Amino acid sequence: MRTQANPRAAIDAPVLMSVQRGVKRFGGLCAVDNVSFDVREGEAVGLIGPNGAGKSTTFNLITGVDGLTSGDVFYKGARITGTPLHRRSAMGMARTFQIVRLFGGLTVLENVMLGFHPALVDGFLASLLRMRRVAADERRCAARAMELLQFVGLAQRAHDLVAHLPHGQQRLIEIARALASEPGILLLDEPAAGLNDEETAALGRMLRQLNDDGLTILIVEHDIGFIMNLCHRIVVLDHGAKIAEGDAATVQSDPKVIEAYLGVRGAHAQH
Ligand SMILES: Nc1ncnc2c1ncn2[C@@H]1O[C@H](COP(=O)(O)OP(=O)(O)OP(=O)(O)O)[C@@H](O)[C@H]1O
Repeated sequence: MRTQANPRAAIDAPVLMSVQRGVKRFGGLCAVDNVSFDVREGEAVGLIGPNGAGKSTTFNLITGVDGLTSGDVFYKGARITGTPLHRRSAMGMARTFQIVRLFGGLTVLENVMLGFHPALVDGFLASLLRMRRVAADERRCAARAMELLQFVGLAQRAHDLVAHLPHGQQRLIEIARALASEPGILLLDEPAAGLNDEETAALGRMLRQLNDDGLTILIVEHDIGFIMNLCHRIVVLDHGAKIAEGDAATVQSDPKVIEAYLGVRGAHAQH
């Protein structure tokens, strides 16, 4: 359980990202039902709940994949409710995907370099087509990308094709690519999915270090132990609604959370 307080994640730290009265309806189904929560600067916040609770939909509203039926999303004090996905990433909201999305035909290093600012990436892609002529900006990107690969423990695979790497390593490359944009918030959609125990533990240590260094993290994850270890605060959804919010000890002992995971809907309790 996360006990050591990150001073940057103090309760009075400024709000970085906020969902306010978020509602998402799909026809007659209310997938997200009046959900509000904040993520403060320096915090690691987890979003959990049984299957179908509305976690992915909420994540999609935050990243801009889906539009809200009503309610708002704010980032750095700006209302971004209708801001398109690519603008949100340019504003500093970096995300990873439930299913890893990388360019299998490019090298590990090239994939990380694609995470840099779009203007540099355009130059990078253009120079790839021009027989990979390397400009000064690109050399700087490559050096930084190598640092990020060192951080995730994959520097020795920098020049291998991504398609040749196992799933766990591809997940780390995706995180390195997200970090390349120097995000204000890292949004992680089930980062431990498909990882073995050792890989999950390594990923947890890495995210913990990033957060200790000040990076704000919002994470959707089925692995409750992973969330409890990493997160200062946990938001629990059930049937689209927020049923609890607090530190690991608070949500674990909340009767509504226990019922949602272990009660009549016990078929979902594995998650
Ligand atoms: N595009 C969509 N169209 C219709 N219904 C949807 C759509 N996306 C999600 N839903 C429904 O909204 C509800 C919430 O789904 P969501 O995927 O957000 O839950 P979740 O908590 O992420 O679930 P899981 O843990 O199984 O991934 C579910 O009943 C789901 O079937």
